[in-house]
Amino acid sequence: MSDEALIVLENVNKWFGPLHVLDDVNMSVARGEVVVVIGPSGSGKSTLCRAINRLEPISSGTITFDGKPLPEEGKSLARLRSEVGMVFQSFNLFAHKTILQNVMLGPVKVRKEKPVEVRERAMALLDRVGIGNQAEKFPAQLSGGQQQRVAIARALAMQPKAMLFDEPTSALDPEMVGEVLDVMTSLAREGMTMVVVTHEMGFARHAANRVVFMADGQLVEEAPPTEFFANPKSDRAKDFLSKILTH
Ligand SMILES: Nc1ncnc2c1ncn2[C@@H]1O[C@H](COP(=O)(O)OP(=O)(O)OP(=O)(O)O)[C@@H](O)[C@H]1O
Repeated sequence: MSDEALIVLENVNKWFGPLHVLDDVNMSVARGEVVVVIGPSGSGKSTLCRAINRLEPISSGTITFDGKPLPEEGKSLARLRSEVGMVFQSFNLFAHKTILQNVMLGPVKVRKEKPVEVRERAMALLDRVGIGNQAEKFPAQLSGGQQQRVAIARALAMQPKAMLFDEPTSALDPEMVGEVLDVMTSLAREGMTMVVVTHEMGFARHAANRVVFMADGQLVEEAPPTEFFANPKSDRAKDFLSKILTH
């Protein structure tokens, strides 16, 4: 992990009508850092993630990525989206395309890369997430855990500088959670910059450099995982942890 910041949020606010969903959020993610965002339901974690690649416009404040303010539209927005991969709770694969076509689509259509070159990279990524032998199948023929691993390969095919994960295992059957977390852990170990919204505290403990705790749209506290889990400072974090860890 370097000291250089890749993602910086300054005084970010987001309102949905009267609802103050991001309340003056300041946060910086270093190149190669893995930040896990946790907090109660409705605390603004997804909105934070979506704001970082402009899926959600913010009401005020600034977000910079790799030294540049986030673009509003046009070519630079497309470039930002290809530099920041996003993996959602629902995998959103194209049902009528094969697994390999799903992974190749972004580089070929968005970045106009040559299919022969992309194919090799896509196959290597599918091998890496353990799906190489399923490349010619269609999404419905794969389990949820396999589809989510394809979604990760699809994001990686764009060779992103950072990856955002918004509850990537919440929609999975429990026995498939581990296989997705394993892929994410290996990415983290290789130095990918990651912002991960998750309720998987094991992943936070083992893979995060820093845990950020949000409540009511505010970034309440942040610390390295060993420190945060051993000694949460705020009552809200203590309360949240006591509930989640006893389940
Ligand atoms: N498009 C929207 N329009 C109106 N309100 C919204 C919209 N998206 C989110 N919200 C509200 O904003 C608040 C924060 O939502 P967000 O999804 O960011 O929280 P979260 O911490 O990710 O919650 P969860 O853990 O349940 O996914 C919630 O009260 C939610 O209902």
